[in-house]
Amino acid sequence: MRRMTVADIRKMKAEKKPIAMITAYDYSSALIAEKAGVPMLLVGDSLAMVMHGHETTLPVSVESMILHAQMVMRGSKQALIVVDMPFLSYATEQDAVHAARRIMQEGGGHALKLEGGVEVVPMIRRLTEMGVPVMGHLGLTPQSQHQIGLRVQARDEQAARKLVEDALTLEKAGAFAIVMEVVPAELAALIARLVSIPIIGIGAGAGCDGQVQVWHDVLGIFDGKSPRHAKRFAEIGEMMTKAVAHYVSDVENKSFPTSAQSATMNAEILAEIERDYR
Ligand SMILES: Nc1nc(=O)c2c([nH]1)NC[C@@H]1CN(c3ccc(C(=O)N[C@@H](CCC(=O)O)C(=O)O)cc3)CN21
Ligand SMILES: CC(C)C(=O)C(=O)O
Ligand SMILES: [Mg+2]
Repeated sequence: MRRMTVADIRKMKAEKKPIAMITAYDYSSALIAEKAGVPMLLVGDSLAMVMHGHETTLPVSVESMILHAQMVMRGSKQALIVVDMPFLSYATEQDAVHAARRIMQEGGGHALKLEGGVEVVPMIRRLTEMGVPVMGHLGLTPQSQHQIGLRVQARDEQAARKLVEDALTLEKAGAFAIVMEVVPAELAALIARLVSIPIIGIGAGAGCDGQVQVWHDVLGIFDGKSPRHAKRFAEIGEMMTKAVAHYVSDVENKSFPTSAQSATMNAEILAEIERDYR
């Protein structure tokens, strides 16, 4: 099967086919996502948190996004790979072009995602004009978390109207799709009806054209509680802990390794060597 394109993703909305997107940060998870048939992967800046152990997404560098994009690209043949632009890497048009050049040329992603509404229109327009497919990201934009918090966005009339306007403006600026994060389901559904580009929701209800989730949330790999918008489709973290603990106890009680994991040699040669050291 050939590689998915932005046109294929847009066609899925036209044909009312729900779009399943998930984050991927490395080679082996990209391989799994491919086997599972994911059409669109996100190398999300959430990797700052779930892969690098930071408290927020803000510390991630262009360099890190390139490195993880490279890993995902090596494991992927079919999916469209979208890469998040780091916090402040698209503050001006010039910054955006510079960061985009590095992420696309060195990292090899197919499209970029950046957070914000009307404020980021000049950057979206410029990148789109230069041939870069751009995905928007509205609602709970974690790169602004120190201003807006990590809570439901666009609940009051003024904020809801701004969200609708932002979505229409991003579509006009050339965005090929928009991530809609943690906003009321009814509002996300309305926006999905008002724009012709796919609205990919996370905590934004079933009326979106697709969904995106963080890899670790879907697989149940982390400490403590998952965000409200996440559903654990498995408890892989628990399985991993059990497997590693089993390994530790088998080493400690000498039940691993066995002959199955070991090589052998001619006993006479070994005896001769041992004799030389006596
Ligand atoms: N593991 C993980 N999953 C994510 O979805 C995710 C990340 N990390 N890191 C980057 C951003 C940050 N996101 C987040 C993080 C936390 C909440 C959160 O704490 N939400 C509240 C509910 C919000 C509300 O209903 O007001 C919660 O209790 O889960 C939301 C989005 C989404 N992204
Ligand atoms: C949660 C998704 C949409 C994201 O931006 C990320 O993983 O960084
Ligand atoms: Mg992100």
